[in-house]
Amino acid sequence: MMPTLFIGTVSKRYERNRWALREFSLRMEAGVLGLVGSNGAGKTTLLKMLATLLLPTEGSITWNGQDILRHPEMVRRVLGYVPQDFGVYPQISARMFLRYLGELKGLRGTQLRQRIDAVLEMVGLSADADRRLKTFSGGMVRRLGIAQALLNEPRLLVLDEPTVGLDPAERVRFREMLPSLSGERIVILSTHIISDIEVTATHLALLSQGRLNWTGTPEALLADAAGALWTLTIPQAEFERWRARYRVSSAIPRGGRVEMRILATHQPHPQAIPAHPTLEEAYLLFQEAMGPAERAEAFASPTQVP
Ligand SMILES: Nc1ncnc2c1ncn2[C@@H]1O[C@H](COP(=O)(O)OP(=O)(O)OP(=O)(O)O)[C@@H](O)[C@H]1O
Repeated sequence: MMPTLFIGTVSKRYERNRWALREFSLRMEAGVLGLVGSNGAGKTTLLKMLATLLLPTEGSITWNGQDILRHPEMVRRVLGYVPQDFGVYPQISARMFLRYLGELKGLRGTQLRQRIDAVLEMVGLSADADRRLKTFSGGMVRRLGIAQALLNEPRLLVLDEPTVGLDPAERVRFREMLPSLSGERIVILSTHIISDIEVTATHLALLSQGRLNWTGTPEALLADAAGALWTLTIPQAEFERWRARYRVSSAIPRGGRVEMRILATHQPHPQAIPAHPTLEEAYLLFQEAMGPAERAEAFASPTQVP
């Protein structure tokens, strides 16, 4: 059976009058959901509620139709969770660490040994299985975090900012590993770096200040941004003026000139050439349009740089 997760108008208030999450609703079936938002947007709050570590102030969450707030054990059995601050015991090996956590999850004997080998393989740590964890890089620890979450073959896999602190090579590795995690399960991962999930996310949820602002497929976000990305090459001396007026998503200096990618809903200059936005640019564009009213308006109207 395909898993179904339903989050119904969930709100969370930690302190009086301060909502960390406000009326968040989402229905999800098998796939990879990228929960995207800047620091403090409410991502961790939502993920902790899905991991049954935190109760919402209001709202409901169901897993295959069962209320997980009243029956957290329903989802705990099928859950894999990698918290943002995933920590390890430095003196033991990766294999011992997985054995310990596997036993906590109720796995034993041959089955546990086979699962340990399988998850080490999935995250590319087989060769390092017997090294002590204090010798692991940040990226390897992150991958081990994912490995432990996979031990019980979870139908719901929740990863809180799995790419934070990774160097560029480790980030690429993580991206390559993601597709092997999907399948007949729901994977939810939070990030503020949209390019990390560009290829793998089947759904996106854009969160800002505790509110869900947009949800849909990456293709739909890209479609929304169509026609709003331009390339233009200008003399270096003019660059600051352009940047003051427009959202420039990239600028590459080339022999005294600068090749810019500009987000604008109107052609910013007669020589500007339309280009295809990346998912990150589509997200930036969305944020611009959602920004303070006056900024959004300036963004929507043509502003010619002299
Ligand atoms: N235990 C807590 N007590 C009080 N306020 C909290 C608590 N945890 C989080 N908050 C507040 O709730 C809001 C959302 O925080 P949350 O950690 O969910 O955001 P986030 O999107 O995960 O951010 P980050 O990327 O920084 O982890 C923030 O304003 C935060 O300060």
